[in-house]
Amino acid sequence: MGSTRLLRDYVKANLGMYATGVFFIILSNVTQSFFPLVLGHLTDDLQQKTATLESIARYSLTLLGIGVTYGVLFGIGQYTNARLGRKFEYVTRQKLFRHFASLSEYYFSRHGVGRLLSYVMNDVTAVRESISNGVNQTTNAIFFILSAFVMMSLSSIPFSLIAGTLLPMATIPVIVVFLGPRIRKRSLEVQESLASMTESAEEQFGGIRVTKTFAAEEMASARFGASVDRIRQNQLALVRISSLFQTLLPFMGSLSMVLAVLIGGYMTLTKQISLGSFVSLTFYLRMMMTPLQQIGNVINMMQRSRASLERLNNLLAAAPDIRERPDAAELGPGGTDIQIRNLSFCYPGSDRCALEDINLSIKPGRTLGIVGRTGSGKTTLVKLLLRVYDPPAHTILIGGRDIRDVTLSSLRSQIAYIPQDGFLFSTTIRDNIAFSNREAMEDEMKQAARDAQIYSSITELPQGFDTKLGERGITLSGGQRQRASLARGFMKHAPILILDDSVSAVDAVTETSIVRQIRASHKDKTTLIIAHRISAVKHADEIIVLDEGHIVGRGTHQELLAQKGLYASLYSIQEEGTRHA
Ligand SMILES: Nc1ncnc2c1ncn2[C@@H]1O[C@H](COP(=O)(O)OP(=O)(O)OP(=O)(O)O)[C@@H](O)[C@H]1O
Repeated sequence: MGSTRLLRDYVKANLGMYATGVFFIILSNVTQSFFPLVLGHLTDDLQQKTATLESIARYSLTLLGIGVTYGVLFGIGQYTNARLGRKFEYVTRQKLFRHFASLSEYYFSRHGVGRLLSYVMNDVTAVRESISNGVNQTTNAIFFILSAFVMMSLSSIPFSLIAGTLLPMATIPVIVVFLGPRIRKRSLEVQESLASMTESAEEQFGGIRVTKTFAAEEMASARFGASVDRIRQNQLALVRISSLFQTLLPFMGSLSMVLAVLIGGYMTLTKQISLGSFVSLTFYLRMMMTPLQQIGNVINMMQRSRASLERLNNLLAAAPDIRERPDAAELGPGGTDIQIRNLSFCYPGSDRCALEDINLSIKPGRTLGIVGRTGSGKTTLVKLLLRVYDPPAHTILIGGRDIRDVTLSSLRSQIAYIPQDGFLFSTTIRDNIAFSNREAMEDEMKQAARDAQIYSSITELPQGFDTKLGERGITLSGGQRQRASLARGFMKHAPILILDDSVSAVDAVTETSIVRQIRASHKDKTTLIIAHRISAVKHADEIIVLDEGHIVGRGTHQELLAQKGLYASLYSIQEEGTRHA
């Protein structure tokens, strides 16, 4: 994808508004270019003593008129372009967010979240600056210089004098071509180091509890300091080259001025041009200095934003790993039996398979328990069911359909997945529980909270269900978080319910009540319960035991105990632990 694609599409979509902004800025410049001309005429009148009080007043009013008209026209143009810039920021951030939402977990595990955040913040802002300020200043500078050039040519200033004095300025494109790519390269380095810093900050803040409990603040701040230092070095490198660039352009302008004074002064003395022409010429050159400075800034800014634009375009070009087939069908709420056939799966880049040759059949309304040591592949199995990662073709079927042939939304709407970490959003408990259905009735939400055994804990809080959680609210305990996330899962009323070690942080008594509740109120649902504690699965219709990606045992609780395999030994260790507790 070309580095300008995002911008090109945006400009195309807003061409009318762009043209309006640019048009007003051009008009303002044409207006302003009359200023030195009027001043030149006044000088000539004064020198030839033809000026009267009345004509001086007229000249003053004309200059005032030029000033006011310029201000109004430029203001409108600047405002229009600034609006376009802000709109770009808004549209692009939304676009990025939608794109992020379509990317897989694998993508996020490869790119740090902090880094992606930096793209959304720093890079979008860098491009926005070039859209509003960049367009304003470029149009302003180019058109002022052009108008001034045309006005000078139309005036009585000899063309050879104009051409001679403008010669140093003609080197500007050469300087731009030479230094521009270097500025862009260094800008890219700055943006990269900013992204690393955001990533590091995100990680440090996320892990602040670990840092504090290990009294490792020194080490953490040294690590963070290193990423800040990298930014400083990269920024200094950028500042050096940008400063050189920004000084070279006005310097060329000053050289033009020196030539104008030398040659123009001589021609005025020898009466080849009038004093008015000399004043106009020097005034025009003086007025070109600011646009020249602006061009320097703008090109700097443009190079920086091109680097950002490149990163944004690359980001938007990243294709989601999990894609729907063009002819993907809807998975209906009907048949929810799950068939897993000869399923083997290795994570991308991993040489060891997380699952090997898994065969399973779960009939609708039945409960499957999955136990196994840590790292045995339990969560992987669920991730494949949800297509967080794509399983090989024809290995997982729901309701007789290969899950790769159905739309992602219809698949995921059939499954209520309750992960172990019990992640809650920084909003009210109500919004967290009613996440899948904000319109849900109060009673329905309260029932979900009761089923998850969290109701009384919530009502004891001063603001009950309206209690805010997260950074600016209260923090629930690990077990409370798990139960709130369980209530959120119940609220989905999906025909397949998956608990991924979702009650590991609650005490044994609460766990038993939750499991009993699930058996009673989810009788008609297909349920998968992953657990380390055998007490959470022992009532399941079937239990499978995973070990190093293989099913090493299956049957009911009693059957597995009789097999005296891994399950029986896990059970006896846990029973032993309970007795000693
Ligand atoms: N995103 C990933 N990329 C590469 N390997 C992974 C990834 N996620 C898990 N694994 C590996 O796959 C194997 C199975 O992991 P999985 O999370 O399924 O285990 P688990 O049985 O759920 O463990 P636990 O009980 O600790 O949650 C492990 O060896 C793990 O290191």
